[in-house]
Amino acid sequence: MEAFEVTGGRPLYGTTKIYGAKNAALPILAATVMAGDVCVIEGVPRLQDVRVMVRILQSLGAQVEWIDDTITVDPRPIHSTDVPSDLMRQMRSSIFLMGPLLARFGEVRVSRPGGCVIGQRPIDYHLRGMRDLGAKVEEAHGYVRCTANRLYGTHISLDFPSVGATENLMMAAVFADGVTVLENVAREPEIVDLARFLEKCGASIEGAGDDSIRIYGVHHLTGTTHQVIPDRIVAGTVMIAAAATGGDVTLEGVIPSHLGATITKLKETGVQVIVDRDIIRVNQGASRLAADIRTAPFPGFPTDLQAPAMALLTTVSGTSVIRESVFEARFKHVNELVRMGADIAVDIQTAVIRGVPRLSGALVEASDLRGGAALVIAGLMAEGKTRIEGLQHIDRGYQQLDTMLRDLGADIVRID
Ligand SMILES: CC(=O)N[C@H]1[C@@H](OP(=O)(O)OP(=O)(O)OC[C@H]2O[C@@H](n3ccc(=O)[nH]c3=O)[C@H](O)[C@@H]2O)O[C@H](CO)[C@@H](O)[C@@H]1O
Ligand SMILES: C=C(OP(=O)(O)O)C(=O)O
Repeated sequence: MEAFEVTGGRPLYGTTKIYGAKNAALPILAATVMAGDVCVIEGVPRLQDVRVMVRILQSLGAQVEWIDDTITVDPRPIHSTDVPSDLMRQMRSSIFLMGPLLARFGEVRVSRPGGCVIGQRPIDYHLRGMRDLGAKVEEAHGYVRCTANRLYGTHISLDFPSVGATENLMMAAVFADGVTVLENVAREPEIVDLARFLEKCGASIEGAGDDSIRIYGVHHLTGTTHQVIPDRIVAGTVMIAAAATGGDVTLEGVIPSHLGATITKLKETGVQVIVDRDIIRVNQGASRLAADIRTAPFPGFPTDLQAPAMALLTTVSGTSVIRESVFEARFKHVNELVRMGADIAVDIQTAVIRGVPRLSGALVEASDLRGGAALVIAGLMAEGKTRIEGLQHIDRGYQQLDTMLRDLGADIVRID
C-alpha cells in the first residue's frame, strides 16, 4: 500500500505553475461525445479520474489519444450508450455521460456514480431535469435508463445550485427543440468553461456563470480545440499549504477571480496575499488569526477547500468555526487531525477548532480527496513524521502532489 511520509516543519518556498482543473476537464471530455468531429482538449491534468473518463470514452467506441496534457477525442465511432458500471462506480463525474449520450443518441444507460463519500450525493436533480426535458427515465437493478425520441426545451428550477446537475442538464439541452431555461443553477467557473467549450462547438448558451442559463437548441456540434481553465482548488490547496507552513509561494497561471473567497479568508488569518494578473503570491504575515468559514456554492468559500482550511486553522491563536453547508458528511478528516493533536469538536455540520500550539506527526488515513490534502498540509505543519495512507483518494484529484510540494521545499516522499 502506498503512503506519503512527511517530515514537518519546513516552510514552502518558491514558484509553482497550476495545471488544468479536474472538475472542468471531466465534464468537457464527457461533452465531446456530442461533437460531430474531433475535439482537442488541452491542459488536462494527469489524474486517476481522467484515466477513468478516457476508459469510459473508449468503451463507448470513441478514439482517444492522450499525449502530455492534451487529449484528442474522435467521438464519431461511438456505438454504445451503455456506460460500464465498474467505471461508473469509480468517480462522480461518470454521471456527466448521461446528458451528452441522451442528447446525441436518444438513449443512455448508467449505474449510480461513485466519487468522494462526503454525503449521500443523490442524482435526483439530474433525473428530474432529464424527465422535464422529455426523457423517459427508468430505474431498475441499480441502473438508470433514459430514452427520448426528442428532448424539448423547458423551464427547470433546481432546488439547490448543484454543479453536476447544472452541467448535465446544460449538455442535455444543447440538442433540445426550442429554448431551455435553467434556474437557480450553480455559477462555478467550471460551468462557464464547459459552456465556452460547447459554444466553440456551435452550441448556443447564454448566462453561464449567472444563476439562470438559457440554451437555444441546435442540431449539430462541430469539433474544436479547447484549453481547460486552471485548477482553482489545487491553487487554493497550495496557497493554504504555503500559509500553514509560514512560507512564501508564488503561483503562476491562475485566475485570481476564481479564488476570491479563498483569498479573503487567508487574509483574515493574517496571511499576505498579493495578486498580479495570473499570479498569486502567498506570504505568511506576522499574525496567525482564527477565522470563521461557511462553505457555499461559488462565489462562496468552496467546500473543496474546507478540509485544507481546517488544517491551517488547527494552530492559529483563538477559536475558529467552520460550517459545511454543501455536503452533510464532509468532516471525515477531523478524527485524523485530532490524532495529530488538533482540538476540534463537531456538531452535525459545524466544526469548532480551538487553536493548539502545534500538531505532532502520526499515522493517518485519507478517506476522501480533499480530506487527504488536509492531512498532507497537517503533516507539513507537524512536529516529526506523518504517514498518510489512502493515497488513491488524493491521486484522484492532485497530479503528483508529493513532487509539487517537494519542488517547493517540503520533505515528503511516496513510499510503498
Ligand atoms: C466533479 C465535480 O465537479 N465535483 C464537484 C461538484 O460535485 P457535485 O456536482 O456532485 O456536487 P453538487 O453541486 O451536485 O452537490 C451539492 C449538493 O447538492 C446535493 N444534490 C446534488 C445533485 C442532486 O441531484 N441532488 C442533490 O441533492 C448534493 O448531495 C450536495 O449536498 O460540486 C461540488 C460542490 O461544489 C464539489 O465539491 C465537487 O468537487
Ligand atoms: C468531491 C470532489 O470530487 P468528486 O465530485 O469527483 O467526488 C472534489 O473534487 O473535491
